[in-house]
Formats: sequence, C-alpha cells, structure tokens
Amino acid sequence: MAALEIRDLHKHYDGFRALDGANLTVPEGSLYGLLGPNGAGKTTLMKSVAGLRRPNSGRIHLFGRPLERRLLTQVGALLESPGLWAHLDAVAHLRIHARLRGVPQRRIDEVLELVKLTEVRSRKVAKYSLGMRWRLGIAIALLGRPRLVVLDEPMNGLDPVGIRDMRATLRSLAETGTTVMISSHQLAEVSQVCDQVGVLVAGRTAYEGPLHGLAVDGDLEEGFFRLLEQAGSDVR
Ligand SMILES: Nc1ncnc2c1ncn2[C@@H]1O[C@H](COP(=O)(O)OP(=O)(O)OP(=O)(O)O)[C@@H](O)[C@H]1O
Repeated sequence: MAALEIRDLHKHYDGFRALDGANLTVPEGSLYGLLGPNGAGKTTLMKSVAGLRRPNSGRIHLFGRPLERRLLTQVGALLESPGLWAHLDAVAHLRIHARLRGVPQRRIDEVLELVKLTEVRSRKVAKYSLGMRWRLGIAIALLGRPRLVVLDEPMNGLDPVGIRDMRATLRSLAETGTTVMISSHQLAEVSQVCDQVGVLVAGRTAYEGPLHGLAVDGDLEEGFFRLLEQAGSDVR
C-alpha cells in the first residue's frame, strides 16, 4: 500500500496555479525526496498533505484512505522553522507538546533518541546549532507516532556536520518503519538518503520513480538538469 497517493492535485492562489495537476505515489516505508526548483509547488503540496492548505481539486489518499481531519494525526510535519523558546531545553519543549497532545511522557526519551539529541537534552535551545533546532522540531513532530513525516527543506542552511546528522536522523526514522518525505531544490541533498524521488516543475510532476532512473548515461546530475530544462520549456 502507498503511504501517500496524490492524483491530479490543483491549488490556485488568486488564479496562479501553484499546483497544476500534480501526481505522486509515496511507497510505505520509503525515504522519499520531493525535488523541484524554487516556486515549483513543493511547500504547497506538503502543506496540503498536512491539512494546512485546501486544494482546489484532486485527491490525496493517506494509507489508502481519502485524507480527512481525523487522519491528520498520522502525519507529522515540519514545514517551516520550528517555533522554539531559546531559554528552554529540549525536554521542556517536549513535555509541553506531549501534555498538549495527550502523549505519555515516556515517549520523550524515544523521540530524543531518534533525533540523536539525548546527550544535549538539558541544554538550552539558545545554545543549539541550526541543525539541532531542526532535529528538535522533528522530535516534536514525532511525539504522536505519525506514520508519515513530511519535512520541508530539512537540510536548508545546515553545515556539513548538520547535514550528516540530519541524514542519520532521517535514516533512523525510516528504519523504524516511518515513511519520510523531504523536499529540496538540491539534487545532492536528497541523492544520499532517498530511494524514491518525485520532481515537480511548475506544479506538475515531471518525474517519479527510483533515484537512479533520473540518470542520463549514468550521470544523475545531468539527467536532473535535462529534466528541469525539458519540463520548464514544456510549461512555457
Ligand atoms: N499564500 C500564497 N499566496 C500566493 N502565492 C503563493 C502562496 N504560497 C505560495 N505561492 C506561490 O506559489 C508558487 C509555489 O510556491 P511553493 O512555496 O509551494 O513552492 P516551492 O517549490 O516550495 O518553492 P521554494 O523552493 O522556493 O520554497 C510560488 O510561485 C509562490 O510564490
């Protein structure tokens, strides 16, 4: 069964077609990369999956069922920089969110371990790197044991160590059976962690399938750029 199935999704902003018939199938248990240039509609698509945007038309199915409010507890999302308090540590953040959402406090240790923040759990967020802040945001999103996690540009602005740690976090999430979808405009960011990719250009799906299927003559980057050029000129 697919974790997420999107069919012919349209979202217009004042007549501008941010999503213009997007189609995606995210296999359950996959680490899925949503690629596309700036403005391709990646954030709009992820917000639609998280229930934060209402598409004009099309279908979103989550684990085989039409997406509705009741199912949103199965989606954990981090779509912009996490809202954190600088003077609080990670545990305090997680306690607050766990209480608000009726999640048992013992889950806090599990999510800290998943995002590799156990050692710094009592350090104030003011002293966290950007990558650690993002990982705390992911830990908060994981509290309710979502089956699908959607992360918008989780590597954005991270230094090489931050990128390495984020990759490790994404892999350990996938190892627990959670389906993970990340977006990026950089092929390099997804090519090291994602097994499946979808490429959006101007709100439409230009490619979907295994990462290696993007390659032209064995060259992934060349294939990706050719696809963007081809899909971009089709749109114009
Ligand atoms: N609330 C909004 N009102 C009007 N236009 C919007 C709104 N949100 C997004 N758009 C437009 O829709 C298009 C798609 O935006 P979106 O943020 O979904 O793309 P993206 O692929 O995530 O881009 P980026 O990589 O730059 O974040 C863009 O042209 C953007 O300007």
